[in-house]
Amino acid sequence: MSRITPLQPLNSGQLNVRSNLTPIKATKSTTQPSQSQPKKKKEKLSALCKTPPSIVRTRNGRDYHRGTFLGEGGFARCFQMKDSAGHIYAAKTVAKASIKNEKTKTKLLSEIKIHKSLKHANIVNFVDCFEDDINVYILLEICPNQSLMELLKTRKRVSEPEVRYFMVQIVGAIKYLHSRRVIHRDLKLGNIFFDPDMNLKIGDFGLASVLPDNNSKKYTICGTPNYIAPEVLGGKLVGHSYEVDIWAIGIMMYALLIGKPPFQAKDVQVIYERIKKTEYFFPADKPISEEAKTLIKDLLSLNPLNRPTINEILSYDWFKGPFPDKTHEISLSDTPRGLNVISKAQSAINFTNTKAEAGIYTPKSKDPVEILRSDLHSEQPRTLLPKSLSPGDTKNKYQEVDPTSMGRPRKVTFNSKFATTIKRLDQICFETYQNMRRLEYSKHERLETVELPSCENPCLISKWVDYSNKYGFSYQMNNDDIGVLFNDGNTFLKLHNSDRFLELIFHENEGWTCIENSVSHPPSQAKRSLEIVDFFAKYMNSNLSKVSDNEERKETVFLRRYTRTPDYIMFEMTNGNFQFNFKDHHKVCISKLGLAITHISPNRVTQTHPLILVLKQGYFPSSDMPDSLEKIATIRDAIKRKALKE
Ligand SMILES: Nc1ncnc2c1ncn2[C@@H]1O[C@H](COP(=O)(O)OP(=O)(O)OP(=O)(O)O)[C@@H](O)[C@H]1O
Repeated sequence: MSRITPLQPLNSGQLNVRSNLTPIKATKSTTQPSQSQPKKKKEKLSALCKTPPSIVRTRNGRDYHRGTFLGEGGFARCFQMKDSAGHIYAAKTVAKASIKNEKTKTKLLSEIKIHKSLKHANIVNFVDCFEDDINVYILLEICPNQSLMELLKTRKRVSEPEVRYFMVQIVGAIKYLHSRRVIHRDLKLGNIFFDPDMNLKIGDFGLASVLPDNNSKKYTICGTPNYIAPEVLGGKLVGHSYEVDIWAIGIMMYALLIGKPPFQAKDVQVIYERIKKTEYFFPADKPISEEAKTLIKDLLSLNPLNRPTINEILSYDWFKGPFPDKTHEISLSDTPRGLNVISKAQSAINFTNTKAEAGIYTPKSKDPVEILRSDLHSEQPRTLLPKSLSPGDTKNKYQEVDPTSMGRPRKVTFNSKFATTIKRLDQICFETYQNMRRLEYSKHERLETVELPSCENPCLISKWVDYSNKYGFSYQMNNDDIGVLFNDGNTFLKLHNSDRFLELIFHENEGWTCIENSVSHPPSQAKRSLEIVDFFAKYMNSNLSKVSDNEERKETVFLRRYTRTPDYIMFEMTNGNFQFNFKDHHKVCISKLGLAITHISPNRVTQTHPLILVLKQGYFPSSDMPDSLEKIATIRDAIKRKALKE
């Protein structure tokens, strides 16, 4: 987290001592980082953070058991936290006493908002956020193997193959951030952590900022002395953008290969003078390859426009050198053996795999829409594509599918702008089940004594394609919005008759965060997913028949979860409705938390009635749904199972 701290001189000879690396942030009195230093050392705000109680209870009634102390920054202390299922997280703990003024509060909220909106293999995953009387807790994926800073302290220098691997993971994460117009602004070895599998994860979004558009600049002077880019030191008039993160990548690469940051000096003013003149050298007693030097020189270009863009970095020749398959745990203490003898062919494979894992899409590979098209038309038996929603042959359509085996999270809650309207999924299932049960018991009572809901036709899924063995589950609503529930749990929803699409990012415990963007100017990271959404849209329009007729969009609804059984497919929607498409081509939707029922006949006639009415009569008024009561019982039991399983 950012904080307002007078600049401190660096401890002699020590690399990355935390107190010396406190990020700077301009205040009214320190708009230039070159002002004189106060003599008295200011206490770190993290010192205000008291050890949390042994059990922290959240507003949602979740209990977390506090574990050991993990580390301390300038603003926060970090503790282990265990949930009731035994999962261990890191809780970044910020004392409320340290966020008394509005500016600090706004900054903490901004850190939370930005971090929460991110999900990438090389970014520390944001899990939850809650508070008690004394602290605010940001629950994060735990990174038990410390950071690159500790690794370098132990190792003194790191080999080129290892650094190559680190760089690909870091570049993958920064590419993702920049595509979302996020600048990190505090990239340093101490903010890049190792997860349990030794993958790098970027953390600490305390100084991060979102640019309103790609041409705008930021003017606040902030960063950590050794890593700060020259244009930031140029003062408030110059402004800075994504290139400050590229500069920091250059500093980290140099530091890992040589052993200390390039502009390191005892006096912070000397560091700034050196940065402004890019005054650094490659020591002869610490030789590194010419290819590494070329990349570092370019990354540390004085003019930000001369630095490679995030997309250009991995094309440098240096990446053609020996490339390991992963970071092994031994790296934390020693140089692994055999790195320099990895063959050229194996290195190329490892490089490609690592890029793919870091989410880097290589333009040389086949166009994603092409891949999808050829997949869709292949003869693979796993391709579960119904020709229509009412196909003659339902052999493949109604296969048993266990959503957990597809990597989709089972527990889903909702947050962000939907928080007020959307309840936890298990809660909705429970209330709907209870209402259906209650109505069954009261079906012999006089109709006047029973509460009757209003009966407008609900929003329905009118077409769907299950391609979860590869990408996800795609569907079209009867308001013509198109959604894809990707296998990672995130959803893209393209709104009909609009230039907007919603990216709904899933976080365990926390639910979804909604990011709205324009289809004509999507962030580059979203382009591939949008192409897939478009392809599905085209496929559904040309191949599938509709379940129901079009409706105007009255509300934004999307699919939270689906379940396929041999007899039906069940859709659980964000407005709390349940849609069941039965094998006999009749569809039923339960809405109003179980009070209303809709029948969609195979020829698309749609009728909604109070459930009590159907239960009383034993059949659907003026429609020919076979086995109405059996279908209702099947639905009730399916919803009950969901309520109990959650
Ligand atoms: N996900 C994590 N897993 C394990 N330990 C962590 C994690 N995140 C942070 N830590 C530990 O907590 C310390 C403080 O966290 P962090 O750097 O995010 O706080 P900060 O006060 O914002 O720091 P800074 O002064 O660097 O801005 C880290 O140095 C590290 O030791």
